[in-house]
Amino acid sequence: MPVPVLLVTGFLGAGKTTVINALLAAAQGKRLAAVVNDFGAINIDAELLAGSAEGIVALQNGCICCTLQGDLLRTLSLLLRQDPPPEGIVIETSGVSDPAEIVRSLLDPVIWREAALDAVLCVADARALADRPTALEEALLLSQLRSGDFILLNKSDAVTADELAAVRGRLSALLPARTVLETSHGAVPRDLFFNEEPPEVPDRSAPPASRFTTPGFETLSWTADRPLSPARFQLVVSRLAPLLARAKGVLRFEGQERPMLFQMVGERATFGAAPPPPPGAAEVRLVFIAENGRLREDALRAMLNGCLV
Ligand SMILES: Nc1nc2c(ncn2[C@@H]2O[C@H](COP(=O)(O)OP(=O)(O)OP(=O)(O)O)[C@@H](O)[C@H]2O)c(=O)[nH]1
Repeated sequence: MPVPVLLVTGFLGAGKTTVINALLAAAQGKRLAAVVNDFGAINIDAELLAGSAEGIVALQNGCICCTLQGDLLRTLSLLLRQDPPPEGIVIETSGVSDPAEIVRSLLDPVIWREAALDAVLCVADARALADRPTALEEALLLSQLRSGDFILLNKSDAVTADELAAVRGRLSALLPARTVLETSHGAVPRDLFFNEEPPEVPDRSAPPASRFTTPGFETLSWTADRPLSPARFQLVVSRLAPLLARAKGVLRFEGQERPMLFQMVGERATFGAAPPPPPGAAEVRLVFIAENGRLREDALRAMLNGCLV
């Protein structure tokens, strides 16, 4: 299985390092490695993170968005060859970099086989956006926000409830399909990141096991014992994507022997080889995670049932 990669982007001072520290602190024994990138001779971000992860690698030669992608790729390769290898890798981009190019590099199939981009998290500074709403018109910030599968509206402690609602409203109007998570001091919902276990839906009669406990989010599970039409499933997934935070599971398409592991984050859906199903498990087992109230269970089930052949 490839090692999941979380790319953390966001404007200067938004709280990226704070987020990564919070993730590392909540790793619960999982071996997470962090790759940080700083402008300037002193790697302040690496120092701030030192001691909290198994492997912290600082890229010292400037901004990874452009000329240094080779450096980033070499660093990933080094991390993956550690013994034991990390179970997750967090990459912090520089606040002045456009992550779109890095995302493109990470989607290269050769890299994907070993280090698969799991999600892009864009950290936004609620205080700064409340003070300067026009920042949302700036190309770099917009590109960072657009690259994010999730937008983490950080520093919510530093704004009033009205200011927070206004910033959230502007973000939702600009990027309606994005999941916006409000937080302070970089606390991220752990369930949404580095939780790459296939969903537990042990058998059809039992209620779906929900280990997902993030407040404000709900899960819906669906199982079936028939293969799916790839074309119809693709259509359903593209309609569901704007409503979902994540979807994952195991499925089998018509005409294929082997089950596939399906993951969707933001608008990016990926397929990989699935482990053999546990005894008694349904052939198709999918779990959908969305903000409360976004999904209509009966409509979702009807759409998915319509994909069965
Ligand atoms: N009040 C408040 N301050 C925060 C919060 N999160 C981070 N900070 C502070 O904001 C400052 C910047 O945080 P960093 O985590 O270094 O931000 P960054 O995005 O990594 O910054 P650069 O690497 O310079 O781009 C630090 O002083 C943090 O302590 C928060 O939720 N609330």
